[in-house]
Amino acid sequence: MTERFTDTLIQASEPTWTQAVEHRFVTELHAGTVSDAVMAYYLVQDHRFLDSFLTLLGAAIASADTFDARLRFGRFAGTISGEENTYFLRAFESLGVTEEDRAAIPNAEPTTGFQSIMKEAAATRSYAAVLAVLNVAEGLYCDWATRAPEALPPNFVHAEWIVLHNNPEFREFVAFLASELDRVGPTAPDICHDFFLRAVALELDFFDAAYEGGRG
Ligand SMILES: Cc1ncc(C[n+]2csc(CCO)c2C)c(N)n1
Repeated sequence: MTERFTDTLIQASEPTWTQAVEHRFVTELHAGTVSDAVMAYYLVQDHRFLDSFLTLLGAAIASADTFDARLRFGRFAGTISGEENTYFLRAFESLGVTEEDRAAIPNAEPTTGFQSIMKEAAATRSYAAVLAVLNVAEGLYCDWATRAPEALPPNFVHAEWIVLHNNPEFREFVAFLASELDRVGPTAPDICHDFFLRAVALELDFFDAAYEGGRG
């Protein structure tokens, strides 16, 4: 059997992919031992990630080559604009992060890097390029969340962050993204490799940054 295109990209991104899904942040999240300072800093940065991620989903809606794909991206955009945003707001409240705190924290370098690569992918107007970045952002999170032990940590801030990335609907969406990239990626393999590998490196840097910025 020939190998799926998305799997060849994951393999090309090693060892960075595995370093990201086995990162200290992931093992501590699974154990429920991420410090409040690290979790707060990570979520402040990630809330900004969500903003540019929606731009990329808009590009997916615009560049998709089938009506079915456009409908799925549209539904997904609706879901994450609702429930995922409320998770962040409840988590900030629980961690004592105020709007003033959030405004005073500058972007970590990987946050700015993600904002740039998502804008760059959207600007290509290439469905394949957009899919390459989406497959990293979704697939890598699905991968680490699927490795979580069955018993969830007691703190909802940790537990819900795992469940958001490890539930049947999300896994189904990740499978859809991979099948789309398998279908259209081989028509533009170089651009896919380029965006995919840069996005995987940013994911690893993003986890590292939580410990650099969230000290104390
Ligand atoms: C740095 C970083 N990379 C990927 C994700 C995962 N992610 C971002 S938006 C989205 C869709 C809604 O869940 C998902 C899965 C993240 N949160 N932060």
